[in-house]
Amino acid sequence: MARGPAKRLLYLYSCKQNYLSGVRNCLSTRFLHHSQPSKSQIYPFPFPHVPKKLQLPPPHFTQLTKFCIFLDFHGHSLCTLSENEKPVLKSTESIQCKADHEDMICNPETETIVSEDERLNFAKIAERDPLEIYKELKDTLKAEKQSRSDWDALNEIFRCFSRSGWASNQALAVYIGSSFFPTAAHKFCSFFLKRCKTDLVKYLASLGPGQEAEKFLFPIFVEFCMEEFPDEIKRFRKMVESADMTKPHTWFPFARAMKRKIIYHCGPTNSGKTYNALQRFMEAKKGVYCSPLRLLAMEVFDKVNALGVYCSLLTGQEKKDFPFSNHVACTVEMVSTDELYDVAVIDEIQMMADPCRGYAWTRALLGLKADEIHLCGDPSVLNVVRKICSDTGDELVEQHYERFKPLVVEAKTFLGDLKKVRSGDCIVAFSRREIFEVKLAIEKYTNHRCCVIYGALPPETRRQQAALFNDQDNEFDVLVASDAVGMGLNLNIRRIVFYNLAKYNGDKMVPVPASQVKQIAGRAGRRGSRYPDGLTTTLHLEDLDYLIECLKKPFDDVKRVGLFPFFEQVELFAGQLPDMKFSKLLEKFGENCRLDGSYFLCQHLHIKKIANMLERIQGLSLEDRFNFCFAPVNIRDPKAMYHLLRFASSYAQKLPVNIAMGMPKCSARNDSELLDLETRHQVLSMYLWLSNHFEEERFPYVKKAETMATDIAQLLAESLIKANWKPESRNAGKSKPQEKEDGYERPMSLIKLREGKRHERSENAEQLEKVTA
Ligand SMILES: Nc1ncnc2c1ncn2[C@@H]1O[C@H](COP(=O)(O)OP(=O)(O)OP(=O)(O)O)[C@@H](O)[C@H]1O
Ligand SMILES: [Mg+2]
Repeated sequence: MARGPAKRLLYLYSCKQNYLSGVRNCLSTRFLHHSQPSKSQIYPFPFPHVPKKLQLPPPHFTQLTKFCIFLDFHGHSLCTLSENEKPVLKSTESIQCKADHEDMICNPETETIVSEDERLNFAKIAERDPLEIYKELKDTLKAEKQSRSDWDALNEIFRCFSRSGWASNQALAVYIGSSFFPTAAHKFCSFFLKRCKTDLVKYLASLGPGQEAEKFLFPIFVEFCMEEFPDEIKRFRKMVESADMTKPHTWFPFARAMKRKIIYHCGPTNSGKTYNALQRFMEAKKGVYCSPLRLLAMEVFDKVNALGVYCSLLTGQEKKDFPFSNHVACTVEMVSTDELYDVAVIDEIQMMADPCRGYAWTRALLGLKADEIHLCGDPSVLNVVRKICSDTGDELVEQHYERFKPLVVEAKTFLGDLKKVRSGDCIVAFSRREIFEVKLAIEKYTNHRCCVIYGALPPETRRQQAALFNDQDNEFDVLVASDAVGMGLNLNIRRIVFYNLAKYNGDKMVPVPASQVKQIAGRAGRRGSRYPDGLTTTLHLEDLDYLIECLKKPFDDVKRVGLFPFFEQVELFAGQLPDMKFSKLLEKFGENCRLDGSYFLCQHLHIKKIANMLERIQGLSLEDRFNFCFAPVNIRDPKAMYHLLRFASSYAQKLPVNIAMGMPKCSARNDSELLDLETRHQVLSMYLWLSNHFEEERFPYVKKAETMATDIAQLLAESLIKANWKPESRNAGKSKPQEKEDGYERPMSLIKLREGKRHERSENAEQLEKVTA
C-alpha cells in the first residue's frame, strides 16, 4: 500500500468514548495517507456516530460534548508536523473543553501517533500473504492484550465489515451468498478477535473502519470461509451456476451451428421497414413472421394469404393451420426455435428492451434457426444487436430508412376544445376512462362518431373498430384510442391529437416516454392510406412543447436487453433449493442469477403474483406452476384472477377444466356491463391459452370457448357502436374532467405542471413546424 510522508497530521484530542478510536483512526488514516490532502479527500469526514449537526463545517474547531477534535481543513494547520515530530498544538485558546469533560480527555502527549518504525511495519503487514496471516491466526491460541482504543477500533472495523456491501458483493465471487455473508462475517470476527496479534490490530486500527480495512481483511476472510464453510460454498456455487445467464448465446447450439445473416431494417415509423421485410418473407420457401401483438399477427396472416402465399397463424390463443402452408405468422412468444426456416422476420425489435416482455425478442434473435433473419425497428437497440451478432458470429447487414413523409406538428393545437375535431383524427388518451369521456364529449358536441381502440378489447373487436374507422362509407370518422394503436397497425389517420401526454404507471402519473410518443404520432399519414401527409398536435397548448421535444429527441441507445430463464433453468435451480415455494424460488433466482452487461432479467412481478395465488393449490408440478404463471391475465382484475385460480385447481385435481361462465344475452347497456364483457372475453382467452399450453384433453371445452369468445367480441363491437354512457370510475381518487355548459374541458395538463419553467406560447403561433419523427 503506497504511503506518502506524513507532512501534516491531524491532532486529535480524545476521550475514552468507545467509538472515538474508530473516528480517530478514520481521520488519522486518511490524513496520513495523503501528504497534501485536498479538501475533497478529507471532507466530509466519516463520523459514523457523531450527529450531523455537530459536524461543523471547516475551518472551525469541532467541539463535541464528549470529546474535541481539532482539524486542519485548509492547510492552516493546528499542528504542523514533519515526519517524526510530535504533535504540538498551535493554539490552545480555542479549546473550549468544559470542566465536566476534562477528566475524559487524554493527555495529547500520551496519544499514539504513528511513528516511522510503525509505518514501516504497517507496510510489511499490508504486503503479507493473506493465507499466511490466516494460518498464523489459526495457530494462535490466545489473542494478545490490546489497548482499549485499539480494541474498540477493531470492533468497529468488524462491525463495518459485516455490513459492507462491497465485501458482501465480493464474497459472491467466491460463492458466499449474500444471505450467508453476515453469518460468515460474524464467525470470522470472533475467530479473529480471539487470536489477533498486536501488530495486526495496530495496523487495522491505523486503517480504521472502511474499505481499506475491508480490502485487507477480505482475502483472510476468504481463506477462513474456504476452510470453515466448504459445504455452504459448494451448495451456493451449484445454485449460482444453475442460475448462470451470462452467456445466453450458448443456449442455442443449433442456431450457433448455422451461418445466419441478420438484416436490421432500422428507421423511424412509417418508413417501410416491415413492408420490405415481408417481401423477403413472402419470397422465401419457408418463413416465419414474429409479431409483437396478436392483432398484427392476424393482419399479416390475412394480408399474406390475400396475396396468395399460404400462411398459418399461431398465437397463444389460436392455431389456424392453413393446409400446405410453409409460412406462419405468430406472436413472438410463440415462435419455435426448433423449426428450420429460410427467412424469419422479427418485428418491433426495439421491444427487446421492454422490461417485462423483452426476453421473447431476445430469445427469438438468439435462437431462431433461419438462414436470414430480418429485424424491423427503431435504432435504439442497434448497438446491442451489433454486440449480440459479434457474440453469436452471425453476419449483420444494416439497412437504414427515412420516413416516407415528414410528420408535421400543428402548432395551434385544439386549445382545449374537442369541438375542433375533424374527420380522420385520432385522439389518443392513456386510460379507458378518458377514452370514453372523449368519445362521449365528441359525440355530444359534434356530428362526428367515434370508434375506440384500447388494450382491454379483444383483438377481433379492435380490428373491427379499425375497419369501421378506415371505411369511408359510414359515419365513424374519428378514432379515440389508447397507446394500443402505437404498434404497427395501418390506420387511415390524418392527425394524431394527444389528449394528454401523461399516463398512470401503476403507481403515479408520469410523462409518456418520448419513444412511445414518436411511435404513436407515427400512426398519422401512412403511405398508401387516404392521408399520406401526417399531422400531429395536442389538445392543450401547454402539452405542445413536450410533444415537439419528444419528436425531436434522438432515439435512446439501449445498453441492455431482457432475458428470462426457460423452465429447464428454473428446474435446475430448484434442484439446489428443494422444498422452496415457487414464488420464493423465482425471487431467489432473481437474486442469484448472473448476467453480462448486455442483459437484464425481465421483471416478473406479474408472474410472482400468480405464483403466490397458486401456492396453496396442491398437486401442481413445478412445470405446471411455471406455465400457469405466463397465462394472459390481468392481475388487477379479481374476477379474472379468480377464474385462473379455479382453472388451476381443477387442473391440479385432474378434473376436466370447465369454463363455468355464462354467456350474456345482449350487448352492454352501461359501462359496468361493458367492463363485464371485457373480463369475460379475457377469461375465455385465458382458457384458450391454457388449452394450447397444457394437454388439450384437460381442457375439453375449447370449441365452446372459441364460440363464446367470438360471440362476446361481437357483443362488444355492438356495445361500442352505441356506447354513450359515462365510464365507470375504477380509481375514485383520480380527478375528473369538468364539463362546461358549452363544451368540454379536460383536467389541467400534467406536463404543464411538470414543466412549470416552460415559456408561454402565443396563441397566434399558427405556423406549422416540421419535425421528422
Ligand atoms: N415500397 C412500398 N410500396 C408500397 N407500399 C409501401 C411500400 N413501403 C411501405 N409501404 C406501405 O407504407 C405503410 C408503412 O410501411 P411499414 O408498415 O412497412 O412501415 P414501418 O416502417 O414498418 O412502420 P412502423 O414502425 O410503424 O411499423 C404500409 O401501409 C406499407 O404497406
Ligand atoms: Mg412496422
